[in-house]
Amino acid sequence: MTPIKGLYAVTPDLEDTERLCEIVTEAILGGATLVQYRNKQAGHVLRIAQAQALLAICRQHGVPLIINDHVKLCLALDADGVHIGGTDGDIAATRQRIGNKLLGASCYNRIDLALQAQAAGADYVAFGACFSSQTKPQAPEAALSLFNMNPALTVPKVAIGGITLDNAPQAVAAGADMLAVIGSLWGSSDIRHTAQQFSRLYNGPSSS
Ligand SMILES: Cc1ncc(COP(=O)(O)OP(=O)(O)O)c(N)n1
Ligand SMILES: Cc1ncsc1CCOP(=O)(O)O
Ligand SMILES: [Mg+2]
Repeated sequence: MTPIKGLYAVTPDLEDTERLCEIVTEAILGGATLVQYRNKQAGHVLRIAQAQALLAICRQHGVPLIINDHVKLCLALDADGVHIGGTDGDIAATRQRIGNKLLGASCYNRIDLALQAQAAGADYVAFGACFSSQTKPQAPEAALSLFNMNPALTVPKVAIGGITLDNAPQAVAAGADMLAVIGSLWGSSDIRHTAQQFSRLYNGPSSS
């Protein structure tokens, strides 16, 4: 079973598939334990090509690939799971469609949505934006207290939104099991090293 812990590398809106593969490889080599293919700009053809290319890389490194928004694409490629938000579909129906693949659900700043998502079969819930996000400035603000608010919420909890190496320790201390990162990971001049630094918040220093 996949451990839901550590750095969750969520891809940027990049058109260059070769470069996308290079940077995702760097993040994995730095210790990312989960990758999400998220490209809000890509059309159908590019989306399929990029997801397929990333799936090959993720398989090579034994890291699961989650597809954002597109359940059909996940099933067509036999990727490892999907992440859905409030407008992307019903969680229980998605669980039915994907069987035992991984299912993540956005819960914004709402503990009630998280409990419902858990009951409907989500494998993890995501709260965010935990900090101000340049990638998604309109995302609602989510307090870090959400991560430790209700003991009935037992599925892993993912923090997303404006996470940097400076503020990540706060999210981890608050109880986030994973850090989902876009801007501060891919915008870094040394992606592998940055991924290592995020990963060390969970593992401590390692030789990688
Ligand atoms: C891990 C993770 N958490 C939250 C989101 C956001 O999902 P959603 O609200 O559906 O917004 P978009 O990403 O589709 O713009 C996510 N993708 N991943
Ligand atoms: C998809 C998403 N949902 C809430 S914030 C966000 C964007 C996260 O990107 P960044 O790490 O650059 O803030
Ligand atoms: Mg979505």
